[in-house]
Amino acid sequence: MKNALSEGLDNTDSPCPAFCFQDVNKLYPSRDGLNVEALRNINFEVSRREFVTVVGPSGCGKSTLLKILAGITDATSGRVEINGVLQQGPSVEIGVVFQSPVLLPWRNILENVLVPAEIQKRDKKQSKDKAYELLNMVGLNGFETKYPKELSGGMQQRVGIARALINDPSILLMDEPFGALDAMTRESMNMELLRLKESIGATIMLVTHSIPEAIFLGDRVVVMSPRPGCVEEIMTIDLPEKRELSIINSEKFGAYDSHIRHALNSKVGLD
Ligand SMILES: Nc1ncnc2c1ncn2[C@@H]1O[C@H](COP(=O)(O)OP(=O)(O)OP(=O)(O)O)[C@@H](O)[C@H]1O
Repeated sequence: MKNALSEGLDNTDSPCPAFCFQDVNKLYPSRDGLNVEALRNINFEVSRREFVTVVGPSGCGKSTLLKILAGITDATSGRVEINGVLQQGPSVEIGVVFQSPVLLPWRNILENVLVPAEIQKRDKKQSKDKAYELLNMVGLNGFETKYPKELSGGMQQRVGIARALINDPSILLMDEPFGALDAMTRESMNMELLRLKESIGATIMLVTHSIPEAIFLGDRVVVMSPRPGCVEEIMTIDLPEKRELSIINSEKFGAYDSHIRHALNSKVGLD
């Protein structure tokens, strides 16, 4: 269903995927000549409005993958397309949420959310209305004039999500967004994120260390091998679209969990 927030994002009729990686490799050069091969031969595509999660061992290149897509770092070789167009740097099509929201302490919550709109020189009144709407959507109605230090970690992360959405990106990238939160807050943030996804209609790629989180949120889970990170497997999660937390206790969820754990452990030699 379309609403004010999904206006402009709804390009589901377009035949091209939201984004795709084609033969992407990433080598970090090093002064001592020992280059780090972070990613090798990455090939996959993600459909519009899909929610894809990425899991893999520490250092396998998950953040690098996300940074390449966001245009924060370049691939050494290969091609990345966003909405059918060659990616050549940061794009307003993409909003990014990092593990730490890094809010500006001297700006109130509303002003923090507005930062990317100011950078893009968007219409002030429209952006402000949008910021109120987004803050309402992430459950921070009434906190607009508070300052970051007055908010809990979970609330600050919600501000980070609202800020990432202020310019109407069609793609939302999230790098361990809830990794620093306690288990209960993390669960409620997962539920909120699924609700939010319905309202904004964006394509989402989320990197996580948590296998249950990856399964709970994802339409598909990209499982990566240890460095150099390759796509080991892409698993379609056939669970009801409307997910409740209780689904975690289902047999099917458990089967997905053990399958991914097995795939990861066999690669790092724990099996
Ligand atoms: N700017 C950089 N310069 C050199 N090496 C880097 C740089 N950024 C990342 N690396 C290396 O590239 C590899 C992949 O790093 P990346 O952060 O993408 O992995 P990750 O899977 O996200 O790790 P984690 O799960 O621990 O956050 C690691 O070996 C890391 O040390």
